[in-house]
Amino acid sequence: TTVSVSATASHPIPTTLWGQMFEDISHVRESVRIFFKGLNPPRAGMEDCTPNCSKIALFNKLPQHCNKDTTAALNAWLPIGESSINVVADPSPLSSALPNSLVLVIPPNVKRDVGFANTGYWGINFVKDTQYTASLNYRVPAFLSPLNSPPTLTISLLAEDGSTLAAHSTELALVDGWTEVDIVLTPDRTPPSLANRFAVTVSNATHTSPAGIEVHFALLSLFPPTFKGRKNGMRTDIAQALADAKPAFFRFPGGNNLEGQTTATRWQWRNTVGPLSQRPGRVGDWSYINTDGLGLLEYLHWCEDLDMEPFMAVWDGYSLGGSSVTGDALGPFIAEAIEQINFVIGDPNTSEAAALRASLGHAEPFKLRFVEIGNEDFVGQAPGTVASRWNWFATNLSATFPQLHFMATSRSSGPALTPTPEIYDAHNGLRQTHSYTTLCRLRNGIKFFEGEYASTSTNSSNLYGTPEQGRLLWPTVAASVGEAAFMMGFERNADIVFSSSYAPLLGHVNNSQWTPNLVGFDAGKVYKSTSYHVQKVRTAPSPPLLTATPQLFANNRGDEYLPSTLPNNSTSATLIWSVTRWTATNQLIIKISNSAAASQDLTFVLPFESVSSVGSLELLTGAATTSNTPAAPDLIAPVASRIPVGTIFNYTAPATSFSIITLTAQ
Ligand SMILES: [NH3+][C@H]1C[C@H](O)[C@@H](O)[C@@H]1CO
Repeated sequence: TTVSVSATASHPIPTTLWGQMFEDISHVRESVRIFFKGLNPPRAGMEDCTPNCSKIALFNKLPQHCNKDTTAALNAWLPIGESSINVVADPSPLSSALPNSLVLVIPPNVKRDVGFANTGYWGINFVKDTQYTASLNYRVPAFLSPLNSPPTLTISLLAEDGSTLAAHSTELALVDGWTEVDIVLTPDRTPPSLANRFAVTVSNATHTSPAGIEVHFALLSLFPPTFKGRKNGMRTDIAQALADAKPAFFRFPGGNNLEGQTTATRWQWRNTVGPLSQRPGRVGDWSYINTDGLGLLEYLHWCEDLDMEPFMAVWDGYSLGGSSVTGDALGPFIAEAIEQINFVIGDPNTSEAAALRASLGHAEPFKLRFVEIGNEDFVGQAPGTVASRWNWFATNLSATFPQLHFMATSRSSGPALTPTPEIYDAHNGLRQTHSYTTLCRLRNGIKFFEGEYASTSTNSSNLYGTPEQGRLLWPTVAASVGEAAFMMGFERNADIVFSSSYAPLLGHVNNSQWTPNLVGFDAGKVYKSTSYHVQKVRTAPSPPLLTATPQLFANNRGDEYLPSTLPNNSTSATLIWSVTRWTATNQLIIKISNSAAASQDLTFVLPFESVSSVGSLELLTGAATTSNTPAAPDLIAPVASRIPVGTIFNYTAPATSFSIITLTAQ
């Protein structure tokens, strides 16, 4: 195959082309931080917890919406010693947002320590000399008989064998009302496994009260060091892995998890900001409950810390259960969206929501240009009401914020929307073979955010089935090579495709509601998939040096597209390429995706006076069905090398491979 490259660029490659989308799916929002929270009221009519709820009880928080006295409410919480623990609606709760608490009952004449422990999100990773920040609130109801001497409260980190890694003791304040304890615990050694525990025990609480003595606990949390030391921040290893991919934007809070199953359970920004004790949490859309401990301000801090532009979504009247709010009834929700946007960019002197932002430490507005209206307004009953809902939201929000760009989430092919959207968020499920086709988009003035795509299945007629039907549990080399081809379609169409992100970004490998995911993790490690390696982007316009840790796509974005011989564009295409250029350094970046089971030869013809004789090659290849998994996390990684190049040069693309060749040409 001969590829002739033009020296004249057809269009720029937007800086926003490669980014990340995030939503609370597969327990990512909580277990990316170690955090659990007090209990929340068993809301009337709230069905008992699903089995996943027991997973929620893991460390993150006792089920906020699980009915008390159910076993699910206590899963992952274990009594220690001769004690009993229960979840109760507290008569004197920590806050109206967290009216439940965990009650420890200390029986009379107890001889040994009593208490409880939590086993975290399928384990807890403790490392010697690392500082863990523990916090909890307790109260000893005043009606209790006076104890002969104040008991001792001990908070400790325990290894699997029960031995103590770190502990802190304090006198139990026998006052009516809540006492907060905030301490730092530093393990004196690294335990052999992840099966560790966070424990709270009470000692020398001997008494003779036949009914036992109660101690109530709420809003318990334990944080490892966080990325950039942010309070209530992100786990450093996960955040670093995401940062290394140099995303230009960050879409949040969803995805389906924005929508709620009903209007009442939609994501509501105001419930996700302020003190953790004021965040009631909600029934999320991925079969478990969200604490919203990671809320709107934490998202915006995350954007600042990783230098990403927020792509923020507002709820737009449709819920996944199929209900729509339309017409005048949308008024309160449009007001809610306006306040949400004002929380991000408003003037504290004129907007209460902006003043709230300032009171939380960020007087200056955040950077925001793009706001998405809803999510996937093409599923279920949404198409039936999207025209009305879009009209209400787009008309009111663009009148209030004329400087913002609003994205529609229905199909650009219909229903017709007014005002005409300038941007559509297109979602693409790809089958492993199908994703080799290049992306084509109509040019009718619309810009596209390719907001969710991934090769999800080997089965061309069933993209979202079970693993038995072809669904991928982990990205495979073939899937990632296919995605690379699809992404080159974004580059070729980058005059109208201005941003794109793989979905889902993260998934907890012990309990995920969706596969494959770009990055997997468990309590101790981060697992970078083959698709993650394809996604990584170097945005710096510096010449892509031969890096020790080779980077692929986004680190080789280039800032303009050079047309070249068009690849075959059928679904059977197996060889796809693209050429971009860094104008500042006259560096060409040639990307090649070969999905065939055999290598394929290419000849590149470059119309330049002088071309470097040696180029750098970053190559991702391997057996088509191999994946990086927890069992073999680094099986596949890009390999950097140097190859001969010139004004005309040959390159053999290995079977099932994605290659990036960088050279200088002028
Ligand atoms: N089906 C996908 C579509 C939706 O927007 C996401 O929440 C889902 C997982 O990535």
